[in-house]
Amino acid sequence: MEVRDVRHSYRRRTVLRGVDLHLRPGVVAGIVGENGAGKTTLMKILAGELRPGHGTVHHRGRFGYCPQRAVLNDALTVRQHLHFFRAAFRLTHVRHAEGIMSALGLASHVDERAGELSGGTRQKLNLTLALMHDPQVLLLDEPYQGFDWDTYRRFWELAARLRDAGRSILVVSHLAYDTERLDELWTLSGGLLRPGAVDAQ
Ligand SMILES: Nc1ncnc2c1ncn2[C@@H]1O[C@H](COP(=O)(O)OP(=O)(O)OP(=O)(O)O)[C@@H](O)[C@H]1O
Repeated sequence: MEVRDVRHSYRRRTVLRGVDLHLRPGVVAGIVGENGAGKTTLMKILAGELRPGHGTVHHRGRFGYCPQRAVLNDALTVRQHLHFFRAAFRLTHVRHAEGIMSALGLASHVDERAGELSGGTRQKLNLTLALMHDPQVLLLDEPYQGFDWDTYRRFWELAARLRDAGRSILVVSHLAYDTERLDELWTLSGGLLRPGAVDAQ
């Protein structure tokens, strides 16, 4: 993924002032920044959900996006979500999704309705849906919100496996812990991306 000189303002409030980013295959990268730094704005632009005021975003191949808030239908079960997204992604089966569900500990909830799931379990489903078409580039906005410790560890093991298989993962968080799990770390501050965890701790 190649991001060049992305700028964005909401009315008179300038949030991004010229963001550049090159995400190589087989890398887990993190972007940290304070509340309101513009992380979600940047993710929405990278995902194509928001058009930037200026700049370009290029990516090749399949693309996955896990937004901060789970976009689920409360009336549908976990299994029904899988089949809905299988059709949307034009997949022939959900075997890959089933593997992710076991890795995250979601498989036992397959017949429960999304509206009855706990917050952390909803987030596991959110992540499974973003991953089930095996994207080459995966954007995750605060992906481990609500995860218990075991799930949090499983999440990072899954991220490492995907990275080793050549996928690129970009994780956005307001916390800079666990930076040793990242191959690259950037801080969004003052509307610009800078290498390292400058003032995010
Ligand atoms: N739709 C919008 N209209 C106007 N201002 C907005 C809009 N969305 C975000 N903002 C403002 O843009 C700035 C950046 O917001 P954004 O949600 O991108 O930050 P963030 O780094 O993701 O924050 P957090 O860590 O709290 O999630 C904030 O000052 C916010 O108030």
